[in-house]
Amino acid sequence: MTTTSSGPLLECRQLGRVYADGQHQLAVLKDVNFSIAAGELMAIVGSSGSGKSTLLHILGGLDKPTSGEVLFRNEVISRWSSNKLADWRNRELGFIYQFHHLLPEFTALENVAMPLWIAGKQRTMALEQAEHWLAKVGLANRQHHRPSELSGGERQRVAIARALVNKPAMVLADEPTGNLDTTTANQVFDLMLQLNAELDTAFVIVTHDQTLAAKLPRTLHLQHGQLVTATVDAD
Ligand SMILES: Nc1ncnc2c1ncn2[C@@H]1O[C@H](COP(=O)(O)OP(=O)(O)OP(=O)(O)O)[C@@H](O)[C@H]1O
Repeated sequence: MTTTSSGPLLECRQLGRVYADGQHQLAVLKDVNFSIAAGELMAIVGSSGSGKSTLLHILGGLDKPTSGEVLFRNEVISRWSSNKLADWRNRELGFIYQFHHLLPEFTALENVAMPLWIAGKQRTMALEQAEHWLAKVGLANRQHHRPSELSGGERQRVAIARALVNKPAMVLADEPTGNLDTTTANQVFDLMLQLNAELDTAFVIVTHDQTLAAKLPRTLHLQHGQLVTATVDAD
């Protein structure tokens, strides 16, 4: 899906998130400012508790900032209703989690087709598209296996195919390789890099692994809820 308006795909302006717990207030994100361009690939790194997941949830409209705003194609999403946000997420976003969140009673093919069925696509057409995406992630020969019959790396590949089947503008991945051994984590990361190069889909990948993050052209570092550096490596 291409950007119809000029400017960044997504923009965070003076983003803040405070959790209130009785008399205590915990400022988890403080004055976070950055943009994501269409098709961009970036990592968000930071130590445990630095606010990475909170930021990703806000980018995906799953949580609202307590100050500042998030704009998607110049529209302030933090003001949208939950119905509008849900519709936007289905059309424009894909999610990948540390634990695959695949439905255990469905095959890999059906899991990938699920977002299309939910969007009202005809069954055969949805299965054809799911087959295409499973082939793209290297699982053409595992279509009819259930998640329990797949390896951890294969399950994450299915999760990647499921995140992409709706051709989203942006994929948000929260520790997608956090549950995998180093070799498999590298393979899954490389797959996301390859898909990003092929597609017009931005990838925002939260990881605690600096070595994996270093493979990406841009890394945002969160420290105690603040962005400390934003690097862009020149080619
Ligand atoms: N619903 C909540 N209520 C109160 N505090 C919360 C809530 N969710 C998160 N926090 C706190 O916000 C801080 C940031 O949490 P977050 O999950 O965003 O960090 P993170 O960088 O993703 O950590 P990790 O790498 O361990 O997953 C933590 O101190 C956490 O305890």
